[in-house]
Amino acid sequence: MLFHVQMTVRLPHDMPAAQADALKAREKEMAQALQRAGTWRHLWRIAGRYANVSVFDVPGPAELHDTLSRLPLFPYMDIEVQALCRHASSVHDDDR
Ligand SMILES: O=C(O)C[C@H]1C=CC(=O)O1
Repeated sequence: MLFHVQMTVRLPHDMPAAQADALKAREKEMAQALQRAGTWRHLWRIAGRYANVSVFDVPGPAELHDTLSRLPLFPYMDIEVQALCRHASSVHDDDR
């Protein structure tokens, strides 16, 4: 099942730079592992914002929540989720 996910990162302004850098490094490692596994299908930066638009491919909402809540930046992100289904006019046969 595909989900459109928008994440906005809101790190506390008083978080020490070393702590923020460590969190971002762990987040990158996990994000890239999930992309290689096919779970995190798309990851796009929203221009001009510390935010992204992503597409996740997971069995359902419980697994999506589980995946998102394991992300190192999860405590510092506002996350909006929309479930996706195939558009009748889509020419892509990999849409589910
Ligand atoms: O930078 C972000 O948008 C937040 C998060 C998503 C992937 C990643 O590496 O960090």
